Amino acid sequence: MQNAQPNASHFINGAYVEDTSGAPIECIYPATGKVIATLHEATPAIIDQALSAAHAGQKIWAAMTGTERGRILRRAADIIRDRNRELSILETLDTGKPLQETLVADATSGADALEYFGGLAATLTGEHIQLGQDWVYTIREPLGVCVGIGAWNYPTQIACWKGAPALACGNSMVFKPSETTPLCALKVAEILHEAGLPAGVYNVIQGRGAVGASLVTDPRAAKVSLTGSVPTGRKVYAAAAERMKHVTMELGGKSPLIVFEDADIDNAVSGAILGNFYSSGQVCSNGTRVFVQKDIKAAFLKRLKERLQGAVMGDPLDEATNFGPMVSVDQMDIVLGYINKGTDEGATLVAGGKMADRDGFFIEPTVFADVTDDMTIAREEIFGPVMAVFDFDTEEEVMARANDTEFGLAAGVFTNDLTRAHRVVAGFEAGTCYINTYNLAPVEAPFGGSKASGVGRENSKEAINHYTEVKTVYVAMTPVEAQF
Ligand SMILES: NC(=O)c1ccc[n+]([C@@H]2O[C@H](COP(=O)([O-])OP(=O)(O)OC[C@H]3O[C@@H](n4cnc5c(N)ncnc54)[C@H](O)[C@@H]3O)[C@@H](O)[C@H]2O)c1
Ligand SMILES: C[N+](C)(C)CC=O
Repeated sequence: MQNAQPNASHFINGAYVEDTSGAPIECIYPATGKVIATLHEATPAIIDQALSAAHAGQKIWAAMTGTERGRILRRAADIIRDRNRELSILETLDTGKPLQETLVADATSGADALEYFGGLAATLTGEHIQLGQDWVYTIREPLGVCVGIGAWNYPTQIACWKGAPALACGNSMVFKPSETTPLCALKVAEILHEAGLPAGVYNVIQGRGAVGASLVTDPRAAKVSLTGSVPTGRKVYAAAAERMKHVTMELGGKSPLIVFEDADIDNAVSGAILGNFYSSGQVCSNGTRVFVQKDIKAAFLKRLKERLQGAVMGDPLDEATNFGPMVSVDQMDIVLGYINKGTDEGATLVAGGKMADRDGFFIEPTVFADVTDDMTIAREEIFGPVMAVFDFDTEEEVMARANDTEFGLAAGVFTNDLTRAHRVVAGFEAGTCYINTYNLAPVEAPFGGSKASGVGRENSKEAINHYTEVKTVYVAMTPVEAQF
């Protein structure tokens, strides 16, 4: 059993900080159920220390030029890439995701964000607006101290996707990882400081929801960026709104993936597998409602069942494994509960449907067919390896059904009809859409949800708007003409 005990629970003001007076947080390796590290929740004193450090650090950081800031972020990206294997192993221990995945999807995605926003840092400018002889200029200012709160499924990526744009714009950050996967963000903080980040600019503290809530309500925090579930998002958004704080909300989904009869079936099956079983289904944007046009439903299901034989469940640290466990026993129980509901409510179990006969929190890749729109598995986010397959007749019908959800994170379509592809995408009520692929999230493209799935966007130049505020300066060239 690998021990993953970090140097300490928190990283504050440029150094690891331990304080064992907070409640313990046990880090459990999902593939075995064994404790691999024990950390401690931040006490009020630790929370205060982190916010004070961030408040002081931000002033120093914002006074540096964009070029200087960008250089440090890009250096951190290089260190992450150099240490990719070590960081990927840690991500695997923290989450249970197969090393085959984490080697290409986690630390590398974090490095992409640091490199991309490091590159943008020197380019951030205001505007000049000529008004006759007078003129206006705008200054793009940082917000101040930003709070980042993470979900458990992509701990390294989330720590970087929030930290990189925030820091590029001259903000500081206090990041609270999920209590379920607390390890990886500490490494991000350590590497940022190794790259030359001034003390206090990126801090990590541990804790459950109450620690997150204390950060959100603290007057020193100007913004909160949350990745989490819709219920948590509602609470955090309300607390931030009470104090008029900026927010980014990256929340859950129940995304549709539509396969038309003219699609390449093999490619569509690949999209459905990628969009349902990567990270064992623990991906926010998964296309968990797969609508297949009636004439090709049998062929689609046949091919899907054949392809499921390729799932290799096993030790996530073995690079041959491509399907890992649920992150925790709680998540496993939630997912098994949904599978039981699917069966009880009359869906047809096509594949999987039970725990694997091995240690850890493994559930077989599961497919339901004959799912109807009113079933629980059709309406609620499951966040596990459970695909629901529906059939449909017409485009008009499937569009209405695809959009009939409170969520709006992502949506996808597989078709070889170019006009239809763009028409369908135009009709989707979702923030991130895919044509003939699924679930790609490069840093250059905005990512985020509409409706209950979120507010704001991460990645791309869009993120800059969510980590800066514009100050308008009117410059008069002639005397003031007062009314009396
Ligand atoms: N849209 C995205 O980019 C994205 C990405 C990954 C995960 N997710 C979503 O995250 C969810 C799974 O993650 P989870 O179970 O960790 O979510 P969660 O909502 O239970 O917790 C998310 C984070 O919020 C914290 N938290 C809980 N209550 C809080 C409160 N009152 N105030 C402040 N912080 C609080 C938790 O400690 C945790 O760090 C799924 O719904 C998934 O779709 C969304
Ligand atoms: C943002 N993404 C899709 C990479 C991971 C979400 O859970």
